[in-house]
Amino acid sequence: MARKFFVGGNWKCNGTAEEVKKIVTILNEAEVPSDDVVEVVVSPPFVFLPVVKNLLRSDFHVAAQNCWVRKGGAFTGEISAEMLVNLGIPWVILGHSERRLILNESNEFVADKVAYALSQGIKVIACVGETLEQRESGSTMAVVAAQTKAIADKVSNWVNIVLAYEPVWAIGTGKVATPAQAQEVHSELRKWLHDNAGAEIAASTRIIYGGSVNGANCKELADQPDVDGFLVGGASLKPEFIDIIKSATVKKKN
Ligand SMILES: O=C[C@H](O)COP(=O)(O)O
Repeated sequence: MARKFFVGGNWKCNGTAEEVKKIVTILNEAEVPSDDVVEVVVSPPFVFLPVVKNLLRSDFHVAAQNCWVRKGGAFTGEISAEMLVNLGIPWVILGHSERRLILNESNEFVADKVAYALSQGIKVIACVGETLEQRESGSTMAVVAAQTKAIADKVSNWVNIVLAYEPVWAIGTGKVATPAQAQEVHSELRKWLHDNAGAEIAASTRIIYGGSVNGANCKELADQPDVDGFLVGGASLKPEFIDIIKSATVKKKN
């Protein structure tokens, strides 16, 4: 099954109402490959989701950056999956390393969130990735496999999941993984899915790369057979995000 190239823009905790509108204008005016070739999803902070959803071109979609682990209620400060559904937000990013590491979200908690969001009909960009210390100690695959296993233990249907491999040492550091490093982990993750979730899930699940992707390095990364797109942080706030979207055509040629 062909895996459609996927480019996500994670705006993280950035932007004013004015800046957000400017970014949307740039996106709306950009000439990019059609949505048959690339799926584009941008993820503004919660407070800007409605305005971005309303102003954004119809071939691009929006994602929340998080949601609560189960049905809403007395959970001050949280946003429920039901609220996202109510606003027509189709995607959510879950398990980003900034939430795992700064807010202590465990593998199990992330997996519960993934399962709950999916149960409400929201598609999930599920993030996994190792720290520098873990990479240097040779435990990269053990770490990402454990993060993926926690999800696989709770979810059997992967149709609405995009798996984002984001090495923590590459996020916001300018130290992008080499194409070979990204390909190595992506292909091992696909093998893990094959052996533990089934051949069909392994063949059809998109595994995207995140960590210092920019307009200059995206094509070489996109050329790797198991890199099915990107989750972009800093560069998704800049016009070069358009070049990253266009790197989908590298894949199309293969
Ligand atoms: O979700 C996106 C990743 O954290 C990558 O961020 P970055 O492109 O700024 O390194």
